[in-house]
Amino acid sequence: MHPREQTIFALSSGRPPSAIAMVRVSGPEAGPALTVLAGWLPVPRMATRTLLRDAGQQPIDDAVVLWFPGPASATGEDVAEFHVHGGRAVLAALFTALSALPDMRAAEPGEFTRRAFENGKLDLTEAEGLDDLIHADTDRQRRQALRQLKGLLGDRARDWRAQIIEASALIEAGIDFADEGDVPAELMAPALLKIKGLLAEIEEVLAAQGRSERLRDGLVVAIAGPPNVGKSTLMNALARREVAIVSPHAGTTRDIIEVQLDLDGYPVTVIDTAGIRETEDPVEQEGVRRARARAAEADLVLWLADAEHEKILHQGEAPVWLVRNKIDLDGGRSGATRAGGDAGRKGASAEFRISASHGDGLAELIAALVQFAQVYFGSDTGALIGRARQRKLLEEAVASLRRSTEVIGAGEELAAEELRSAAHSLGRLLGRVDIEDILDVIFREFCIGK
Ligand SMILES: Nc1nc2c(c(=O)[nH]1)N(C=O)[C@@H](CNc1ccc(C(=O)N[C@@H](CCC(=O)O)C(=O)O)cc1)CN2
Ligand SMILES: Nc1nc2c(ncn2[C@@H]2O[C@H](COP(=O)(O)OP(=O)(O)OP(=O)(O)O)[C@@H](O)[C@H]2O)c(=O)[nH]1
Ligand SMILES: [Mg+2]
Repeated sequence: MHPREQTIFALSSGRPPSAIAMVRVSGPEAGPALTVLAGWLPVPRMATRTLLRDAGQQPIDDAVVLWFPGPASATGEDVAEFHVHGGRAVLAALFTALSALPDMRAAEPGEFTRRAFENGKLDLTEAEGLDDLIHADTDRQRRQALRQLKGLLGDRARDWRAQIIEASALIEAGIDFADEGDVPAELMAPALLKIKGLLAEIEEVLAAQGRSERLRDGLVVAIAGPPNVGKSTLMNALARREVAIVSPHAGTTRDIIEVQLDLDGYPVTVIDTAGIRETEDPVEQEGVRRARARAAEADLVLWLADAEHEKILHQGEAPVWLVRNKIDLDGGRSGATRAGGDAGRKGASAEFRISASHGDGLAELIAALVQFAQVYFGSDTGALIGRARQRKLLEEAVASLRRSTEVIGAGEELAAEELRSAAHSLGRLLGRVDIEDILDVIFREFCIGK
């Protein structure tokens, strides 16, 4: 039997042991499996308590089961769910019993979702949203993923695609009407109007969202600067725990230390690096090399300095904020204020004064980081684009549509060809054309049991 027709099962809940675990079964053998293990087929979509038994009638567990006959199920196939106690031996016994049944095998990662997609329950943007929702760590990630799962981008793309096909029909009609030679311009006017309207709509979606697809990875903020200025102390203060070793010795941090922060719902990875200086110690040299490399790749660099070290020794694309630490030590000049004025002069786009160990100025720094994230990711109220793949295909569609408006005067066939190409891009966005290669890439990254 072809693997696609086999019935699949997997643990759909978290890593055992857990209080309760959920094993999902999808495919034609789901009903027979439930009948064998539970003794009977429960009422559809009603949680039912039952004692599960294996083929030798030995009890497996006291469970709750659910029966979703297809096509009204999450995958569109017959689905059975076993909600059991989440012990490893319980799960092992259940898997053994399931594996013993004919045409039954363990699911590949993302295979339930893939089946839901293949049965028309989800389009590709919705499937991507589902995967993003499972991996969402922060509230803004969750909200963005849920918008995708609810089909907000998919619905727009379907509408755009339909309009492109209408515009093509108008052009084709013009071509037929004019039978030979050029199509009169007035016949092309309605098509052109439609295409221009579409272009404006898609461009608005592309422009309005900042880099919303980057919300999946989060913002990378590197703390860099000379040794002993308090980089690790700042890292610990931001993380609110002792992730990095702090000591009065210059050259304490050698490896790169990372923490994931949730700053007002924005995912932010903060990295603490080795203090940058000339050194003879080969281990520290390697630390400095790594520190420079990571700072160069960051989205934002906090260049930490104290009264002695102010010069910024950093090169990269990302903005650099000068953060003066240990203001508790510099007597008269103390006070945690943000002085943007003279920052540009030193190669920094903003300047802060903090005491990482006492906490002064940290609230201002964090507020500025949140604001930076807000600008970086764009307003999240309507962000429709969740992945780079989606942005790229929308950009391709825009480029084709724009070319179609340019060539429409020169030749209707050329315009029609560009419209086909735009529709093709949107079809790929939705997973309607040349899907096999995309599907393999996308679903491979899913969790098992999803
Ligand atoms: N126990 C359990 N909880 C779960 C899921 C699940 O599969 N099982 N889900 C798994 O993703 C999510 C909920 N999503 C679901 C999506 C569709 C259907 C479903 O049965 N759809 C049918 C019927 C529609 C209806 O009556 O609302 C359909 O689409 O035809 C069920 C759950 C999260 N929680
Ligand atoms: N007074 C004062 N001391 C601080 C402050 N921040 C850090 N320190 C002290 O400065 C010393 C160095 O701090 P670290 O956080 O280890 O400095 P670092 O920049 O990570 O140093 P390296 O890892 O060696 O590059 C420690 O003794 C800290 O307690 C501050 O705001 N005020
Ligand atoms: Mg350090």
